[in-house]
Amino acid sequence: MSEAATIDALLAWASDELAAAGVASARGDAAHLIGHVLELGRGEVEAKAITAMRVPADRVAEVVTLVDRRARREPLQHILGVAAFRGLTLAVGPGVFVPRPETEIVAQYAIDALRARPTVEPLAVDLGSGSGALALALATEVPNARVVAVEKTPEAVPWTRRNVERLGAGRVSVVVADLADALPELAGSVDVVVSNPPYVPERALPRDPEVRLFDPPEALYSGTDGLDAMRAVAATAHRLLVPGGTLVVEHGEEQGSAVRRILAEAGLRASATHPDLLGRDRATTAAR
Ligand SMILES: C[S@@+](CC[C@H](N)C(=O)[O-])C[C@H]1O[C@@H](n2cnc3c(N)ncnc32)[C@H](O)[C@@H]1O
Repeated sequence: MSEAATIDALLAWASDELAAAGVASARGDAAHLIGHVLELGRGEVEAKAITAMRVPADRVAEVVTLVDRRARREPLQHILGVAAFRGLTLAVGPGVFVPRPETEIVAQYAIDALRARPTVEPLAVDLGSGSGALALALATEVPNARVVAVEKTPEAVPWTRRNVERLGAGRVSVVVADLADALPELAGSVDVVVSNPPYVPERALPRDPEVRLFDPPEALYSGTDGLDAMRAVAATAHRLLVPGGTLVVEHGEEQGSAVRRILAEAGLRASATHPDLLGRDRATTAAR
């Protein structure tokens, strides 16, 4: 595809290219990429596909470049430069984990726990904050809360800062630290700790190239059983939480019972694993 073309021809070509490259959401991604170049929403592209609106050759060339990148399985969010998370539009790119839809439910458990705290200005901590997705969901959806976003990986920290500066409304602070020994000054004073730590076993390579090749290894892998970071999260949560405070963690769907054991061994109580909308065990809560 190298000359001016109608949107529907471009959409058909791009969808075929992405489908041939094994992209599951080929047509939707094609519409997003065309919309990105033409400054149209995905829905508008699909609506205009039934018209014969022509795209000039230079714009077609831009679309071709983006489709080539996506066909090499670069994540759509890296190409667009943004990822949606609950109501937020977060800046993402190389070096930071792309926030996932399943983490939106983890955020909901943390939001509910934070709203239920009987304090005027409850305090939450997000361990391993990455793009700041969880920290910013808490700060924007619980407007009386203060939130600390902890991140250690040097390539991820600029993304945390960038999103917090834009969207944190002055109520989120970023602390560069290892989650294992972060925030000694807050011991016993945190209402909610939330974490989506790395939880993939070191030898289990993710199937999707987008994850295997583009998500930072620090965001994925954690020891032989995948739960080294979870053990550190449990110990830190026990140290930071006020009595009655809540820990919310995301984990792999086979890890619920192992995670509950880790939380109990760290001294947390009443741990419970919650299935997501597809019935998969992806979130566990516990109390201090
Ligand atoms: C799975 S990602 C989650 C990012 C974000 N919270 C989300 O839900 O989209 C895990 C994050 O933890 C960070 N991380 C890994 N080990 C850490 C450690 N020891 N201390 C602090 N952050 C860590 C990684 O750099 C990565 O940003």
